[in-house]
Amino acid sequence: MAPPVKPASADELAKQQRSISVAEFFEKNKHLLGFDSPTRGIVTTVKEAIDNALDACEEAGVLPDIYLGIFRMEGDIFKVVVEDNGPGIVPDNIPYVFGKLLYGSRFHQIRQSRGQQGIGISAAVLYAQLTSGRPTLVISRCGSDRPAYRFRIQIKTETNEPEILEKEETTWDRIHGTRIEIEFKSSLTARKRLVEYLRYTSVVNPHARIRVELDGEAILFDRASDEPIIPPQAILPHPHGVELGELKRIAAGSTEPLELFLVNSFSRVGQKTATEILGLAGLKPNKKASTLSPDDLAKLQVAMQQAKVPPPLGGQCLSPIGEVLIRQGLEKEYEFDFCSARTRPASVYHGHPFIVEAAIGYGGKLESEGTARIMRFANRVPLMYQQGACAITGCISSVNWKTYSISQSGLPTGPVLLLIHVASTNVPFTSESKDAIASIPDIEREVTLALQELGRDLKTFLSRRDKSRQTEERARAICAIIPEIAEKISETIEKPVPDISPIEGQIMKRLVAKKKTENGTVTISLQNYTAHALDLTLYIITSDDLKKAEPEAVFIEEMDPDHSGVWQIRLAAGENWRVTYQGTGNGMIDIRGVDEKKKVVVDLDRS
Ligand SMILES: Nc1ncnc2c1ncn2[C@@H]1O[C@H](COP(=O)(O)OP(=O)(O)OP(=O)(O)O)[C@@H](O)[C@H]1O
Repeated sequence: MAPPVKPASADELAKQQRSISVAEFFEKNKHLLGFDSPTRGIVTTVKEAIDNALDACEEAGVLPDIYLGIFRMEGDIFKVVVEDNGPGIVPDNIPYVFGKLLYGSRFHQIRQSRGQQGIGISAAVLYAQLTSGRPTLVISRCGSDRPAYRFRIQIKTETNEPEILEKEETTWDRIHGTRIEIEFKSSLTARKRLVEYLRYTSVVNPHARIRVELDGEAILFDRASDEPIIPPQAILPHPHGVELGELKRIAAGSTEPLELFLVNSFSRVGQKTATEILGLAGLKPNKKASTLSPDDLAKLQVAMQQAKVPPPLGGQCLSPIGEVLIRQGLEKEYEFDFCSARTRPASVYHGHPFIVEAAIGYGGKLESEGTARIMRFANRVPLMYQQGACAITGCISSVNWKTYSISQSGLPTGPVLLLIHVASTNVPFTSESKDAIASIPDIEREVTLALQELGRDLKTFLSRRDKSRQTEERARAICAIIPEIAEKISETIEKPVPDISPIEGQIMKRLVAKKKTENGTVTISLQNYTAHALDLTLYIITSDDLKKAEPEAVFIEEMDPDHSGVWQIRLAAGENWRVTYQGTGNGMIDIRGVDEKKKVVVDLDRS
């Protein structure tokens, strides 16, 4: 029998107490930051570095030109290289940015940005040294008049402080920007997801160009727009979003009397609102904010929540993508029969402004079987994991897609793509790994409304398409029997079978092109029976002399013994056009500018 375990005394326990550095904590709990496996580690590292590159370019107002290289080194060690053309990082800050967790420029600012916590890239550095034992290389330059610096850095986990293994001035052909090289143990099992992450990033950042070298394969995600993003501006906290601890900290740092303190420290608070808040709290306007007792602070915080304060202005601190660019971004990477996008008006949850954007793609090259492709984004960053735990997925499942003519099994099924983007000054993630959005009713309502609007758009498209398919089928059936009728009638009245192409063109709503030669005059006529204006190019290749054609060709090329003539024609719906020339009518004609299915070409000289 094992000897009984002696319980520890309070003194013995006291000896074991010690503080834990945040780096030690995350070294043990790396799954919280998205480094739960080597497969996922590579996706998270790339994501953190690219998000930072995009954020930095956005802050500097430059069009992002990003290079990503992923190289297999020896064994299962991989090297990730990310280089950007952002503003660079000043040399004094480089060790902290990469060698200290919870260090960053965005945590204290209220505005939309990809990074928030100041933990992402240093967590990747920590993961690298943990799995490969290798430090991270950083090169950065802040302008043409400044030298570039090269660092090798790792993190002292016991203290969460940077350890600089190498620092030197260096030459670099970029005028400004940052390059990092991180080596860690991984695999390329997640290759598909990695490419998907990059594709999704490119869709919601249509102003970015990302050049990729992925283990020997070159991929380019080019930009669809040359407009840099207007960087969102930081705003003051909104009274409805302030918690007691935060209020205590802000008040302690103020030298102003309460009324001025409220007006100057919070967004959307004017003198009238400040008076209302102070009235509700029962506090005097000239009392100094820094002298408030804990009781006064608690009353003030409650009054701030109760007072009617206009919602924060989302336009200034948020940067939605916009309907046109979402569609451009999607259509650059996917092919659809139909695509529609919506940007909802700015809204607020717990005092934090947010905007929901959504898009739907249907048909085209989307897979016709299985559940819809769902693309979730927060502040222009793709959310690649934990789809089932995300409030966005819950909203998609709760919409009744059948009312919009889409089959559904929880999620919609069929050739459907859904994109949802939540942009906020404070995206409520379910964890530090920023994979899923928490269930916040105000956000869920906006997502659902956006999806319903898109569902209605799709339904309109589908019913129009079905109607035009029906009309076309009917027209096709009629056209199929016209030649027979024409033949029968001509037999009865003993006349030659007439040219039925104009009737066919009229019924099928097509462009009818006819070529006919009579007494040495060739006539080519075009009749637009479609419902739209057409911009057409007519090519004639023949040995007949085209130089004297009426009207004149815009271009004639001699290709002995043939000539080719080109005519540019704009034909309004219902309009017709003709060209004539002398000759035998040999050769061929070709018409561009109209879908093959929408034209009937009849060469009467050959019939
Ligand atoms: N490529 C870069 N160019 C310029 N500055 C950068 C770059 N990468 C990081 N930084 C700076 O380093 C800081 C820390 O980056 P880090 O990735 O650790 O956190 P974050 O992006 O602020 O937040 P999160 O942890 O949510 O990703 C950033 O806030 C930014 O100021």
